[in-house]
Amino acid sequence: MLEAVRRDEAYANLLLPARIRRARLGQADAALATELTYGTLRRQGYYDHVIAIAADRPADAIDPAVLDVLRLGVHQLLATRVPTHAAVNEQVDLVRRVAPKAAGFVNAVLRTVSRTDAAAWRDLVAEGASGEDDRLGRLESHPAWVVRALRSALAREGRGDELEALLQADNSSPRVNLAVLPGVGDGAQELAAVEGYAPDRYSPIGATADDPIAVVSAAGGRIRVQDEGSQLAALALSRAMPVRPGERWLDLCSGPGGKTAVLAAEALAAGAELAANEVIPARAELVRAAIAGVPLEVDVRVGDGRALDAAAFGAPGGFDRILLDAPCTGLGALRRRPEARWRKRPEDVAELTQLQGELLDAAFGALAPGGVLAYVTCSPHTAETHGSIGGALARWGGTAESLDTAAVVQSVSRHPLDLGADAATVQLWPHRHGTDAMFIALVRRVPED
Ligand SMILES: C[S@@+](CC[C@H](N)C(=O)[O-])C[C@H]1O[C@@H](n2cnc3c(N)ncnc32)[C@H](O)[C@@H]1O
Repeated sequence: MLEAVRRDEAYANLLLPARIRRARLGQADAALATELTYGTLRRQGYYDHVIAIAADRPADAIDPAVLDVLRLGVHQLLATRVPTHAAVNEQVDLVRRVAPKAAGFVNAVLRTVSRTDAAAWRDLVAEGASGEDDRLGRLESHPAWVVRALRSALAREGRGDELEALLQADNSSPRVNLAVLPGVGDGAQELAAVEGYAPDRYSPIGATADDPIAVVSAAGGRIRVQDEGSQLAALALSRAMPVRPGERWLDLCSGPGGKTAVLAAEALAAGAELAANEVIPARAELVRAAIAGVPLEVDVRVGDGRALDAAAFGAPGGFDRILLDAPCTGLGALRRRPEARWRKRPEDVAELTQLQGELLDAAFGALAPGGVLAYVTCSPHTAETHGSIGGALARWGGTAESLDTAAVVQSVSRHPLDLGADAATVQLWPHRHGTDAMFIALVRRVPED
């Protein structure tokens, strides 16, 4: 599993469930396999420092297949209750299969690790740090550039002191959260009767239950797995202002369709029309599947959003509401994708902000006068959030006005959200709200005189 993630760039959250099914693991073994894989991948930056000290050589000087085994062993020794002898012996057996000559080395390194307890290892790893960001990056296992980006996003709200809590939140798996599509069948009633049912704190359509997967499979598309922040982002657009019947809505970058499903349910209830666009055909198929539970005709098309032609969607006068849930670094959803933090590169940010700017211009150009755009990212990186929307607002000049996004999101939410002071945008946080770090900005196209 670790090898597939490293060598083939596989996604653990997609590959692992398939491997678990193939190996026919029972519930307890599946949970253990998931914990070992996710924990090892998330914490690999920290474990590499431990390994470097114990092996007295940098981790990147160790054969990658051997390093995978060492990381798995260190995770078992420092973060699980697996007995020392079992953790060491298992890894020695494992390395015999991939690099037999390294068995003695793995045995020696893991025995060295096991002789010092977890708290003392943290002190040893912190000792070598070059400053506070490096210290936090080492201990909470985040690349230094990501730590800096998160620190500056929090500092923008005057909340830089929350950085450690945020990094720690990235290291724990979120609970599976459900969205009950509003007005579609009696999903809400069905769910209320389910064991362990608890409504979400913020999203009015969100909930958790003891066995969420069983709930989803029995719900015929009316109840879906979705983060609470994503629900709030979609509802911020659909509930930004009262809907006039016949309004035309577009989800511009819609794959795999989580927010399209919420918008479809909202459009159905309010008498609006919805279209969806996605550049990758396979992801457009996922959008079609995601909205299957909503009895609304949605025009799902494959195309590059930068070349958006509203007339081709049958909306020559433009759309009344557009969701641009933009392709982004995903730094706000690190807790879901354990390997993601090690794959992203700082260079990705420049490429993505260029794309976000072009998509923003296309979306704004396709708005009807008075129409509303929701710009959303699952990244709190300020270049992708304030940078992208701020740049776009400067280009659009007097033709655009920011809406009070904070007031809209607060009005949608079940409970008041603790938000930053900038009313034009909303930044949600895993450590503060228990959601992915979604960013939302609502902008209106000023009607012409
Ligand atoms: C953040 S995801 C959208 C998630 C979706 N809203 C949901 O809730 O399930 C961004 C999507 O934009 C798509 N995308 C990337 N570049 C695009 C482009 N130039 N035009 C249209 N879609 C694009 C990606 O393939 C991806 O599916």
